[in-house]
Amino acid sequence: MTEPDPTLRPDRLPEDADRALRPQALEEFVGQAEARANLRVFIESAKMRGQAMDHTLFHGPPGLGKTTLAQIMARELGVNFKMTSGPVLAKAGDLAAILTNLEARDVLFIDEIHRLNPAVEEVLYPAMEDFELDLVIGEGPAARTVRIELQPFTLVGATTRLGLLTTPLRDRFGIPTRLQFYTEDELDQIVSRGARLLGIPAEPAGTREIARRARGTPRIAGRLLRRVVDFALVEGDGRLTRAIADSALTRLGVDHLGLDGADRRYLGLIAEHYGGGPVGVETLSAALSESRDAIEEVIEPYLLQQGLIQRTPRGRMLGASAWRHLGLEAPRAPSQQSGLFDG
Ligand SMILES: Nc1ncnc2c1ncn2[C@@H]1O[C@H](COP(=O)(O)OP(=O)(O)OP(=O)(O)O)[C@@H](O)[C@H]1O
Ligand SMILES: [Mg+2]
Repeated sequence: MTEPDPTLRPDRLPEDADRALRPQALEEFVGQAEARANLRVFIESAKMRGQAMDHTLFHGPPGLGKTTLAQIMARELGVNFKMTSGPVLAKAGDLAAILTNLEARDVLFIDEIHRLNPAVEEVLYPAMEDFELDLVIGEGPAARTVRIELQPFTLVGATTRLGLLTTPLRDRFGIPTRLQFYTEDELDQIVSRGARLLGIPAEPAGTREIARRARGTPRIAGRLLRRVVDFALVEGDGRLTRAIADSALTRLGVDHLGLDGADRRYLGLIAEHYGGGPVGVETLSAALSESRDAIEEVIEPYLLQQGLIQRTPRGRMLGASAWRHLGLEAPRAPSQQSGLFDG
């Protein structure tokens, strides 16, 4: 389950662009300044002590660099990187097989760690705490437990839903790290670097336009960059200009705030059918035919961060800027006329 050796594939196809753009070292990783500075210290310290680094949990919305940081950690520590994910580990034995194959100080990355089967999670506790595995062999009265010593290792977990982690699991991570949405400047650096790596000449206003509309997310920035490059090559002169970026993004349905069709449907529904809310997430999920998970993990975090919506105990409500963005008039609710916050 390790990454294929990139040296074996000299012919990088466009689909490999994602991997090509992925930063390989902590130095190359843009943004998340606080998390990066802390990780730098913990990595150095682990290397000085010659011990496995403490277990690390990355949490935050999709596409912000959790997997990338886990890979970088292994590279900086100079150890192997083994990768799996919560839903893939069906039985305790699946995890046991992986754990017993780890070499000293290796990084084991478990993606979507909030989706671990409880029986698998039980195995993880002593493994994380004491580097020991308790395996039950046999069934019925003949069953017995054998204890297996493991090499010390670093578990790196990633989740988009911190709230779904059980407390015992959460407590066993010495380094919980929350990833934040990126600023426009940071995304601009990421897009500029991506254009350089793709060999596309770019004007600063062009990369800036993509950064502004990337929803605070490097993965989206990379995807929009590749689409804009397509338009620049086919319909422009091969240069990434602001005009090409703007027309390409507009044709892709990405508006000037970076919202896409799903975002606008979500906001439009609350505005037009529920008078701006509050409305419960289950209701929205049914009306939009989107899973509740997708709404809470993918759509809402950025809208909340931008102040376009608010989460209240009674449900979601549109913020004033969302009404403006939709080009609609906000209804005058009595509670909003109290004048407390009026300028
Ligand atoms: N700081 C960064 N600088 C440059 N590129 C980045 C950065 N962070 C992420 N990326 C790019 O964004 C893409 C998504 O990153 P990554 O796969 O690490 O996100 P993730 O948080 O693991 O997402 P998910 O929750 O969906 O698994 C990758 O192609 C990566 O190259
Ligand atoms: Mg990931």
